[in-house]
Amino acid sequence: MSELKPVEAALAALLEDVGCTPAETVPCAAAAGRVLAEAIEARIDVPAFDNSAMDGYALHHRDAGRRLPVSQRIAAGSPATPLAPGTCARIFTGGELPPGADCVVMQERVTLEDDGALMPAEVPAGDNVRRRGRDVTAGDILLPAGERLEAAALGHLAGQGITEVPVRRRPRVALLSTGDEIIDPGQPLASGQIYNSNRAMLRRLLERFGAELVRVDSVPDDAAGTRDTLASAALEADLVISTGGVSVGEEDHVKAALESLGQLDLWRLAIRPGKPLALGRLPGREGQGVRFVGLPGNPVSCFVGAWLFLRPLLGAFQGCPALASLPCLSARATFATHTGPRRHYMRVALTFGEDGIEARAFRDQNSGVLSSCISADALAVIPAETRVEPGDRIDCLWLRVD
Ligand SMILES: Nc1nc2c(c(=O)[nH]1)N[C@H]1C(S)=C(S)[C@@H](COP(=O)(O)OP(=O)(O)OC[C@H]3O[C@@H](n4cnc5c(N)ncnc54)[C@H](O)[C@@H]3O)O[C@H]1N2
Ligand code: MOO
Repeated sequence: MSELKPVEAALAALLEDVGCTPAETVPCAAAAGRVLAEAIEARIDVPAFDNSAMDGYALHHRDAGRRLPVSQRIAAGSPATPLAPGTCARIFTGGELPPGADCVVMQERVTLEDDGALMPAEVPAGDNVRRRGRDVTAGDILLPAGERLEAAALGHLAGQGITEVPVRRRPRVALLSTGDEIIDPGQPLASGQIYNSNRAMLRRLLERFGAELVRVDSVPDDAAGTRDTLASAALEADLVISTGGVSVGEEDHVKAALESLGQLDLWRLAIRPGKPLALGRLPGREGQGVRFVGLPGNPVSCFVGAWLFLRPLLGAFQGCPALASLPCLSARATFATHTGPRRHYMRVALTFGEDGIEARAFRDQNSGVLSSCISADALAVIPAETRVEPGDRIDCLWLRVD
């Protein structure tokens, strides 16, 4: 029996010389979730001009405490003219500060009289003024390469008037299911058969990690069929993923197919669930080594394997550091457990209370029990050969991320 490898060795083998996918230009309106291929430089200052943060009156601070005639009205979007000395301007939030004014008083602090507006006794220069370039200065790096475009970043691009961006092409993924017992939902179920839950689950996770599924297929449980399907999938994908068929049974053909077509980099990890995971390479269209990840068939092994391995791998394809690792929170266990030779990734729900974070483990941690993943906030990492008692601190990998 081959030695079980640590997770760190698997990640190193998986990420070794992974290149980024080519860059492509897409409209910003279609760029949500995409990863920038280049840094974006700011073209304009934001704000582009000094403007008012309040509805009120613009003045020069030396005129504080005086009654000032209102010499102009500046709504947001209309240009300001220079402020006549000794006057004030009616101004609205976002309105351009007129040259000659250096502060704004909110209207609640101003008394309007027949012959002008009475200003408070003291108004500091700069009060309620949003300075040009306060948010962004032209020429600065607006967003770095590798940024995954989420709401604020998309808003920031729009704030520059930018309409299209260079992003990494989505990594192309072939998702293969092994197992003659696996049936697509919608088909009648015969005795001994089960529905394909891994495909639906992984499809969603892969999309969240930025992949484009170019092929979704089933692999027959025989050596030749497995070989043919893996070989053809590698011609159209950057990454081939299979589920099931990587253990030691006579019907487990994936590892042998991988060895005969390409290379097996690593097999069998010291983790629970997910022990028989297989990593390797298949010949691609130009003979290149197309990454292969063979996940075990048990649904929880697929779920955990996707978070631990597919997410960082897809992050590397997209040059996206945010996908490289999961945030790790320290929590107090509410349960007792102990591990053997494999590190255990337990599905836990976290509660954030006044006394800190508590991790509650789902009762049934078997790798076939997918319901344990539904409300799992995190994977608690219990090292090998470790005993945990209630109240002990444990590391939890946070899953409520993009
Ligand atoms: N003698 C040994 N037997 C097993 C070992 C071992 O070390 N020695 N390891 C066990 C562990 S741990 C795991 S994990 C499984 C993984 O085996 P495979 O990757 O070969 O997976 P399969 O046998 O094909 O399937 C396992 C299980 O999952 C169900 N399955 C498969 N695909 C799907 C799918 N798409 N949707 C839902 N469920 C799926 C399948 O029906 C099996 O019940 O091996 C142990 N055995
Ligand atoms: O490694 Mo398996 O996923 O424990 O059942």
